[in-house]
Amino acid sequence: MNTKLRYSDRGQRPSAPQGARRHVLIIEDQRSLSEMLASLLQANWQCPTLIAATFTEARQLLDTRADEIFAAVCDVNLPDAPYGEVIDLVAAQHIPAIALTGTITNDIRQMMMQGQIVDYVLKKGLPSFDYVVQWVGRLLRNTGLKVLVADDSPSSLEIIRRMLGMQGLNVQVAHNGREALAALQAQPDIKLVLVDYNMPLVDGFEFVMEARRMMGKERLAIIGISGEDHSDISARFLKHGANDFISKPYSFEEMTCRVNQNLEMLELMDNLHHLANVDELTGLYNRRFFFEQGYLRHQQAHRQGHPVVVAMLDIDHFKSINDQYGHAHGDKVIRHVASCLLKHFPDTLVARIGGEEFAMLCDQQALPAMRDRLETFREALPRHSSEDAPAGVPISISIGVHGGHHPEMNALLRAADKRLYEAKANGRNRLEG
Ligand SMILES: Nc1nc2c(ncn2[C@@H]2O[C@H](COP(=O)(O)OP(=O)(O)OP(=O)(O)O)[C@@H](O)[C@H]2O)c(=O)[nH]1
Repeated sequence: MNTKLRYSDRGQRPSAPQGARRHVLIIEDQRSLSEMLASLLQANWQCPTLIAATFTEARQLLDTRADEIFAAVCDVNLPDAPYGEVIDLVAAQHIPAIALTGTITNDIRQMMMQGQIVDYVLKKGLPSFDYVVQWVGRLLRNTGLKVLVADDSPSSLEIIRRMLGMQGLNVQVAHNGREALAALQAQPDIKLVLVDYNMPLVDGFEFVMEARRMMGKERLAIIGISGEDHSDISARFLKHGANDFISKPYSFEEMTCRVNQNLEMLELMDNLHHLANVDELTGLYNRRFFFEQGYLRHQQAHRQGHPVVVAMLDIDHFKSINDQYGHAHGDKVIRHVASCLLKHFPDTLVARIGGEEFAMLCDQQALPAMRDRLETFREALPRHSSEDAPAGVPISISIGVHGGHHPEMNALLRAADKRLYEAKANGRNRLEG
């Protein structure tokens, strides 16, 4: 498991994509509505907008600035184009569009069926604008997100691929369950799989069972699909480990809702995991995660006969740093040390376990090698740089380290803690162990 965490952006809101395609095009003849939507998009996602009040204005913008636009919100009834002509205009540029409409007609549904729009919204006050804002957030988060579609029917595969591709997702395809498993193995960053039941070589159920052995529900969402007329197929998909089920024939609306809902559930779980295990100040793992993950890693190393090294590190005279330079500067010092630790010990479980105290567990190296690395790190700390490096604040750390084949991680930690105490007592800015 990769225990390295950078300053994570999880839990934060998505914001406008960097690069050229970052604008949302709003095509709406009521100026007050387009301005309100523009300010909501700016406030929620820092999204810049381009506004057109007519079909003609929209065409001019698309002629000149289409490559700056990543999504569009379009009123289907414009004064100079009352029959949804603007939707064709936007679709021709392959820009995902959300249609704003006064009434839901078959024409609107047809546009969705044909993949010209990703969704439609009834123009009815603030809740509908909130829905649009959430959709734009979804499109932002979809950028580059990998989804796998497994179906032996080329036409079904193509329909779903086109639909999800339109929503900004990075769609991978597989023509049977075996190919799907191979894709999942080769690309563990796939977040969602849509899998048909009836496939050659490995069917949908077998795929789900095998995929679940590789990845839990916190990492991968699976939606089963079937056109079979058996009432128990959905239950069996769910019992095998799928998160959801869609029966054929399905509407694009239902498919879109389920895909979005499953992606949102994954994001929620990811945020919860982050909140529970990551220290907010530094982005390092927290005490809870260190003991939980450290225990598992220690157990595994012990079973395999590998030594485990643990180290306790503490910033010296940290109270004086706070007193002299202020609490905010103290925070910067903690972040700086954390960031240097991450950079220099990418193979090690590193956590902030208290105010200015860090713990490390390494199952890759024996004590002498780890001791040398820690000692080099300690000596070079004044010269290490990071974006939080506080200019002019002298920083030193004391380190206690211990390692070996002890059957209990806590015994190693107690010994390292004792060494840390000795390092402090022996003058600080030193390593004992
Ligand atoms: N800025 C900042 N200070 C913190 C944080 N958490 C704890 N502290 C402070 O860290 C200080 C730790 O002080 P002590 O435990 O006396 O340790 P020390 O001054 O580093 O002394 P030695 O460890 O003996 O070298 C306390 O003043 C805490 O208030 C934090 O998140 N940010």
